Amino acid sequence: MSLPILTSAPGKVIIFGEHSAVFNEPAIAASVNSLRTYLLVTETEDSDIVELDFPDIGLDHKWHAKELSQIAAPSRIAASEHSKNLNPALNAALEPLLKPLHGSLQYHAAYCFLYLYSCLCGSRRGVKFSVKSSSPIGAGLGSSASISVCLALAVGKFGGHLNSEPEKLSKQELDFVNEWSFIGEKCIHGTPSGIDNAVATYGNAVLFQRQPNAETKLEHILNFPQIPMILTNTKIPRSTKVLVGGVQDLITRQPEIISPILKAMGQLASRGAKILADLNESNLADLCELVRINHGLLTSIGASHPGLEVIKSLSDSMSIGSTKLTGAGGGGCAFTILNQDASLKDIEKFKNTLETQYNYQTYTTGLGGPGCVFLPSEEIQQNISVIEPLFKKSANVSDLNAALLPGISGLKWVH
Ligand SMILES: Nc1ncnc2c1ncn2[C@@H]1O[C@H](COP(=O)(O)OP(=O)(O)O)[C@@H](O)[C@H]1O
Ligand SMILES: C[C@@](O)(CCOP(=O)(O)O)CC(=O)O
Ligand SMILES: [Mg+2]
Repeated sequence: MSLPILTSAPGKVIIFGEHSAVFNEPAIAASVNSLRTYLLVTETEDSDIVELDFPDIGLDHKWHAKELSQIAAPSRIAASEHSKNLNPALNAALEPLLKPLHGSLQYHAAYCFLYLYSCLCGSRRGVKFSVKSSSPIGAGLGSSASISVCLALAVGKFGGHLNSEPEKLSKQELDFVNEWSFIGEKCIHGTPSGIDNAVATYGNAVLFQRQPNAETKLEHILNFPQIPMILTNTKIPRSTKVLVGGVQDLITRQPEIISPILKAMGQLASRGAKILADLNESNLADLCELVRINHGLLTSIGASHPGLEVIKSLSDSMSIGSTKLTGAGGGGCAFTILNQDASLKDIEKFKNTLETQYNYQTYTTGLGGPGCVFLPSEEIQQNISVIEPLFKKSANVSDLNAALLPGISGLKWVH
């Protein structure tokens, strides 16, 4: 496909089943349309380079054709043949290119990019990838999956793998994006379950279960109910890779204790799916009960943080609703499902306390909505003077969403 290319994918909230999803238990996640990542791919003046400009994490890096030519063609082919696992030969070939970024937050984003680019774009040069996100990064809202999905869709198109219908992404194309973004997630956090990239690819909400043979069972929930909730970001930084690794260590040390806890989390997701299929005034309290139990189990496996417990104890002491961390935990976000009788005054007081006393950020956001999308080249070219400045470091998040948000911005995104 010709340049420029613009792609976008949403963040997500895991309602039930984070961590246990990695161990083949069912889990439920819904996309969040207003928290999206956007990727713009443009031609560079220097036809010899590949450039990354990821200002959200302070990454601006160029690789020259000479360095990139060290990635041997055979490893490219092997990797694309085995798109379910990272290829050791390709990893070894990428290592020298990633060396300058070792030990930094930027390493995993660059690794994800280089891996997908090497597998799917062959030897194309003279191109710049710019990424901006309206979602907080490393906060449990799936920014790693949304950048992986944006990259898989863009390099899939640029590499000529996704050429069919211009007016719609086909089921096969979405499956391709899901498969390759899972590989991108592996580069960023080692052993993902695949739930985040699935919901960022297909949108809406999913009931997801990884199978022992690494296949996945995916049920799309098209009419996800609007759950009355407040999402709170503690802004406490953490890494999914570290937290998932911590749970793995705990299982190794205490298998008889931790395995049943993970199983119970899977049961919560299955029960939760039944309630969500017909959420109404009479079963909202049952959903809240499951939320409280899931948070307690996540705390027992070390996924909470004192900063998350602040949100839980405030919601408990104000009797306003039920709180659960979402995503990998250890900081990042929690959501609070509001009780039926929570008054507007109390809801405001709850948000205000978290924002002013703790410097947290609260969101009142709808769940569900489109998955990955792209903008046709002609549409980008017509709007390039508006689009390009949005990818600068100084551009602010509200301008990004106002100009680009699918369904709001007026741009003709292809779903
Ligand atoms: N907008 C972005 N720009 C650059 N890298 C990003 C962006 N969003 C996510 N990432 C990558 O994803 C990582 C965060 O992923 P993770 O720890 O899984 O947290 P989460 O997915 O909850 O946001 C970052 O360290 C970075 O490598
Ligand atoms: C902990 C986990 O269940 C969710 C991680 O989500 P996030 O990266 O914190 O947004 C891991 C996974 O399912 O891949
Ligand atoms: Mg992540």
